[in-house]
Amino acid sequence: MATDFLDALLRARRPVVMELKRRDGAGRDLFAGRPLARLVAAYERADAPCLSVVTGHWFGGTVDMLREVRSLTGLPLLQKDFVTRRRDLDRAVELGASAVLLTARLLARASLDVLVAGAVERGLTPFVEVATRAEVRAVPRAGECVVAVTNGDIASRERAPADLGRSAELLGDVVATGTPCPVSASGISGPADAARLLRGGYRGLLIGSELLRAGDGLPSWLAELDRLRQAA
Ligand SMILES: O=P(O)(O)OC[C@@H](O)[C@@H](O)c1c[nH]c2ccccc12
Repeated sequence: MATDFLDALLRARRPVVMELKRRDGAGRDLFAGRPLARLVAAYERADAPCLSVVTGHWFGGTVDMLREVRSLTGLPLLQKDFVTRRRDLDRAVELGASAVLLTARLLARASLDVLVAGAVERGLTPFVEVATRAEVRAVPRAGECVVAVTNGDIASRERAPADLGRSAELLGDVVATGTPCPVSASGISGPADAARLLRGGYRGLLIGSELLRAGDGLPSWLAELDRLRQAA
């Protein structure tokens, strides 16, 4: 079953999930005093197909942030948190999310099965984050999931440097799962990285820190991505 999150990403001219994350892995503030309303408006003006809201406290998030973003926009929202129980899925629905992060690294195989099925039942897109070939191959019902290769290092709470080579290495296996939407997430540090990943075969990207740091330069950051994608 397709959901609005997956559909929006697949239909997008520029398939970048734009993230709202209060702090990066090193604890540095990313909002720079800007209220959520301003950040959401900037992402909407930039034609974001959907947004990601980090509610996990590691990155300074709260569920109230998601509630507030829901009240500010009609765009499909991904809740980024460490979901481990079915009740977290009910909460995501109550908060108005359309997709939930499921981190393969943190979930036993049986739990991942239960949570993917539970998400689909509730009309949520499972956004399954993977970091190894074994994790990619074990994604259940991948045809109904976004399968997102993370370039970051969850074990170190993203304090270790990102490795974009991982996205390149795992793309073939991700496509082989049958997911309609292979995504590369985390540590994408400029339009050149982003263009390379999309031209290499990813159907979507998830970018947080760099878009937030771009500030008023967001439109030119994205225009440069468009230009590089076309200049094949
Ligand atoms: O800010 P970046 O490097 O563009 O990364 C975004 C995103 O992938 C990252 O926020 C993230 C990856 N896994 C998570 C789990 C929970 C919260 C957040 C995350």
